[in-house]
Amino acid sequence: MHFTKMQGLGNDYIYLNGLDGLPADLPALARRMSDRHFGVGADGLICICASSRGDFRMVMYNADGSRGEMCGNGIRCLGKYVFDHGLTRRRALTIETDGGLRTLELLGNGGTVSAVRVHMGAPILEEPLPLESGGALWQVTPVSMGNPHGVVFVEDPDALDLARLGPPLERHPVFPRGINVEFVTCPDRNTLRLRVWERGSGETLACGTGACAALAAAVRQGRAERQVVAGLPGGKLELFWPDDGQEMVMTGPAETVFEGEYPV
Ligand SMILES: N[C@@H](CCC[C@H](N)C(=O)O)C(=O)O
Repeated sequence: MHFTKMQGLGNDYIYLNGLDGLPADLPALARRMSDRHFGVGADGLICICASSRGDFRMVMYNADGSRGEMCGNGIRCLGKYVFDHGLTRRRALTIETDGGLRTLELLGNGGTVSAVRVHMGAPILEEPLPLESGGALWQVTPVSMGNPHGVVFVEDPDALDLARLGPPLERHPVFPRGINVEFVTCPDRNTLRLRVWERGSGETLACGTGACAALAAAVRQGRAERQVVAGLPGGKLELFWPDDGQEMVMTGPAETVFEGEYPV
């Protein structure tokens, strides 16, 4: 089976062209291929499938084989994949995800795609909840970006032990579907800095939907302006939320790492 390994800010996924069919048991395949010691190594698996509602459909699996409804870094790479593999010649695309339809603008010169702007849908925010977890009390703001997030503002995300704090918040009983957890600081009104503990994949170098969720919560709580640069361990994303109820716009890089063959 042919696959392509891609990454956006170091959030890396294995891409399969599902237009002509896919292997059976994709959750098990996602677990096997994502393993960084015994497999290819990735934060998960993304299949490009046919869609009756958009140009393509994104079906994504986390590294543990669970499904994610949406993936911001993953959808940018999907845009580059379909262009680079000649599946489309258009630079404006609509992608069906389990979190809804998303529109993409593929940016770059001539025949290349170096960055992708994604219209990420409108965030749905709830009031912050005080939650006890890992021996501390956290103010968690639930935000849906098509997939579930919990945003926590902290003084210094780099000072935290995410491997200890992330899992109990990810699976807190208040969130039966689990959450991706963002630990965020706002050094100034146009900058966010965050680390993300992802549902089903653990700490990743970046999370596009997580950065959007962080901006939504920061704006709602008066901590940041609507246009920011979000700094994650893997690099930077440009984010713009024009107004409440409107779509969040995210711009960032998309890169191919390598192509390969995997036995199935
Ligand atoms: N890395 C992603 C989000 C991936 C999905 C997530 N782990 C989930 O279960 O919802 C991004 O860039 O948004």
